[in-house]
Amino acid sequence: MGSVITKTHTNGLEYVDINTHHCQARIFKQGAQIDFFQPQGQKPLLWSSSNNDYQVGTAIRGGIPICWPWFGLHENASWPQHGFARIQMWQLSEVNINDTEVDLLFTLTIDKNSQTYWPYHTQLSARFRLSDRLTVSLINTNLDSQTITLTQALHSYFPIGDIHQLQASGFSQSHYIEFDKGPFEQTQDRVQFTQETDRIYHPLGPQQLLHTPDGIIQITRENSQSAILWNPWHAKSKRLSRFNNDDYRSMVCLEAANVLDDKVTLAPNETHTLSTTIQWKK
Ligand SMILES: O=P(O)(O)OC[C@H]1O[C@H](O)[C@H](O)[C@@H](O)[C@@H]1O
Repeated sequence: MGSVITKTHTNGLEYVDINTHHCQARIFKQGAQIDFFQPQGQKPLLWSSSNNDYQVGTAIRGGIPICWPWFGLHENASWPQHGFARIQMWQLSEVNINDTEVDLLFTLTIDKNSQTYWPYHTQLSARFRLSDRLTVSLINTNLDSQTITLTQALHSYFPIGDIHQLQASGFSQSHYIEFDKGPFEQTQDRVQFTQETDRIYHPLGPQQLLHTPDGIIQITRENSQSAILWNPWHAKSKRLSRFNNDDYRSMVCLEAANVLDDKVTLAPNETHTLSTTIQWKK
């Protein structure tokens, strides 16, 4: 059936190495961050920078960072961008493996320091279902006695060959905000890239496609009406951590999100599950 083995990176970070007849994958316990996923006989479906140092306490540039419990900059500018979950250690709490898939559950215990940012009693888990496709689900349950509100994203990085050739489709009838301006109407179904792109689409339909030289990557979202489409282009690339100057050429982010009016509000005992599924389109 395959193997699921916990290993330690030379720089000290623990990760789970998954090897089955359907796929190979690697998930770091820090951030519950998957940074490699390759269905057998097909190309990898996630992009990751060769500039990563995999140091404890720094976010990995690539794969699917989990942005929680806020996406982007916090109104308190000294708080970490995209929340704290991506730099916290998660626990691997369930492993199920059968002939058709591997199913892993990670949970986050919010430590004392992070309680400064998030003093609410919340259960947060990330479920990974891996076969010839990957489904990642971020499951929030409000165990507090008061209503909680959060924003979040599965900040997925995709390998797209050449950003100048890339076409992304599935954007018709949407609107977007970019660099705090808008909303602008998305008039065409396809998006092409000629400059820095950093758009929050809302509302956005549940499926988009990335047309790459290696095939079409299909991305679907559940319980998400919003998504971020991002490429930093060359000037911003030079300012990003763990990112080579020309990395922008070979990646794009399309991030399953709950942001803007699509933020998550949970009454006591309510649960919300944000999911994204990625695969090579057949
Ligand atoms: O460098 P990071 O904190 O990982 O953020 C990387 C990027 O994330 C999102 O896509 C934002 O929309 C971008 O504005 C930001 O630059």
